[in-house]
Amino acid sequence: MILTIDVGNTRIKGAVFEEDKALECFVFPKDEIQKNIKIILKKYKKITHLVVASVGSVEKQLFLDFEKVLEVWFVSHEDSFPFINGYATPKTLGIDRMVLAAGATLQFRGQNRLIIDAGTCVTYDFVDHNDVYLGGAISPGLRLRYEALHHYTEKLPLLNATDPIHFIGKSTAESIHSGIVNGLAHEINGFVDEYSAQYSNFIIILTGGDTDFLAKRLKNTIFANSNFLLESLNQIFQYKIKND
Ligand SMILES: Nc1ncnc2c1ncn2[C@@H]1O[C@H](COP(=O)(O)OP(=O)(O)O)[C@@H](O)[C@H]1O
Ligand SMILES: CC(C)(COP(=O)(O)O)[C@@H](O)C(=O)NCCC(=O)O
Ligand SMILES: [K+]
Repeated sequence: MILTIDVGNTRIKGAVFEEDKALECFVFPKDEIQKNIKIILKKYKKITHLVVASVGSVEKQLFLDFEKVLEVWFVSHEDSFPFINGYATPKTLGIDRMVLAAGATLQFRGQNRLIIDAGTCVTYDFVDHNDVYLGGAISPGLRLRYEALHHYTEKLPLLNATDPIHFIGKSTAESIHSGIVNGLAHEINGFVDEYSAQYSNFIIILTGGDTDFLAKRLKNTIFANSNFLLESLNQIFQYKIKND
């Protein structure tokens, strides 16, 4: 049994896995990580490993303190991954993107795969049917777009993401919602169209904190799974155990 933890730029998420089964998922408040991990370890006494992927700004030591009671594995660029990395700057590729690519490679064998992670940033990652990671794209995430409009203007309020009522925004709030929500949906659909022009077949996985909000706006068939990164951490852990 393992506890996987995903440290993103907005939230820290975790899940307990027993083999392929997720037993429980969590979101950790940033200032109470150790306290929360202790509660989880008390509840799930069979946990032997802590598996962490971090692109956020949490001190490593917070996790390393648990080395007294279990094994702690930070997934890093030095680990072996089940794909061939075609990125020109592999050392600067986000470890979260590598884990997503690994999960897609292991879970969808022999297919072209596009993984879209709608978190702080929206990341696009493509792994082809030969298991070559080709790269993708990074753009501002949904919340970041709302915050950027507010932060860098004098007059725009900070709003919460809301489904636009009208395509043609009839007020400041409606205009912002239409611009951001319709804009992001068009972006994602546009990216998918571009990939479709090059690849006749590929599967699409949508994940991240905005999965459910965005899924209904996408015109293509997708696997919407907000826990895909945590599941991928479990998969890459099993891959490591088999290959070590
Ligand atoms: N409780 C929440 N707190 C912050 N963001 C949330 C929350 N629920 C949903 N979101 C959405 O999730 C996105 C962040 O997704 P997440 O996957 O947690 O990011 P990251 O992995 O980069 O930390 C934001 O764009 C926001 O709209
Ligand atoms: C692009 C990211 C900031 C996304 O982070 P997230 O939205 O998951 O918090 C992260 O994957 C990262 O720091 N990447 C490094 C640059 C790269 O992947 O090329
Ligand atoms: K992301």
